[in-house]
Amino acid sequence: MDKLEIRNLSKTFDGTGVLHNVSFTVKDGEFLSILGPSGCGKTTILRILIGLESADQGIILKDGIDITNTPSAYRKMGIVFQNYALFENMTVLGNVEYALRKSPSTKAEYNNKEKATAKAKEMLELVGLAEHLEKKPRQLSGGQQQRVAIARTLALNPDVILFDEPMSALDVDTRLALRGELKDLQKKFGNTMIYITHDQEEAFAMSDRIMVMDAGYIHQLDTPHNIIDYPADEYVKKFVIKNINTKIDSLIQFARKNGGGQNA
Ligand SMILES: Nc1ncnc2c1ncn2[C@@H]1O[C@H](COP(=O)(O)OP(=O)(O)OP(=O)(O)O)[C@@H](O)[C@H]1O
Repeated sequence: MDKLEIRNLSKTFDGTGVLHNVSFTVKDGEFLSILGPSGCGKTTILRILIGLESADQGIILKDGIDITNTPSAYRKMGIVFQNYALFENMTVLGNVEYALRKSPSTKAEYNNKEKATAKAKEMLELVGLAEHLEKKPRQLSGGQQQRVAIARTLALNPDVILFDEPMSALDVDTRLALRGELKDLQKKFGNTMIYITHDQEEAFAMSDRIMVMDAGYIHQLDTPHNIIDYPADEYVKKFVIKNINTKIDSLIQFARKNGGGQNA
């Protein structure tokens, strides 16, 4: 069965249409990326899915159940933001423990502090932060802070995790490492993941399927191979080629800066 079915979502801000009858499905355990230029409505979709924003029109089904009006905390979905959204006054361990003890989906199970601490430690060890439990977020690198945010989200055991450009503030090496880690975590926990990125290479490397959007419309939702081999329309064709060229340009610039590519 589909994990999510989104039917005819529309959204207007200040009289301007941002999403126009958007419909798509996400399979159970799927890694789906949303690709598209700035302002095309990617974040708005995620915010509506998790219940931080309401649609003007449309229905969201999860496991076949209508959750369109279900409060965010009861949707069993988690979200990871670009800016980590950690509590600066709490330790790394405290951030995850706090989420376990306050979230409606876990607070009954983890009202015992020792149990919450044990679970938080287990999740932080899983993302390689065993040595950093007592540090404050600002004492960690960006990649480590994002790992805390991922551990915190996974600890709440959501069956769908939404990612809003989680790696855009990170350097290339960290991004590459986190890519692999995220896929491993998905295999281990089996969550369905929806991932917004500007980075086409990231989307093609990680996704089962990619949704290419522009100006509030879906142009294509397909496997990475089909998007390259069978672009649905001129927009997708141009978008894919433009991004590949941008990537090649930036690789050449990178090589030049680092002393390579002098003959390019
Ligand atoms: N709360 C809001 N009030 C008014 N306009 C909004 C609001 N949220 C989003 N918008 C507008 O809706 C459009 C889509 O925004 P959205 O954040 O979904 O785009 P996006 O594709 O995620 O862009 P980016 O890649 O830059 O994050 C933009 O024009 C944005 O300015």
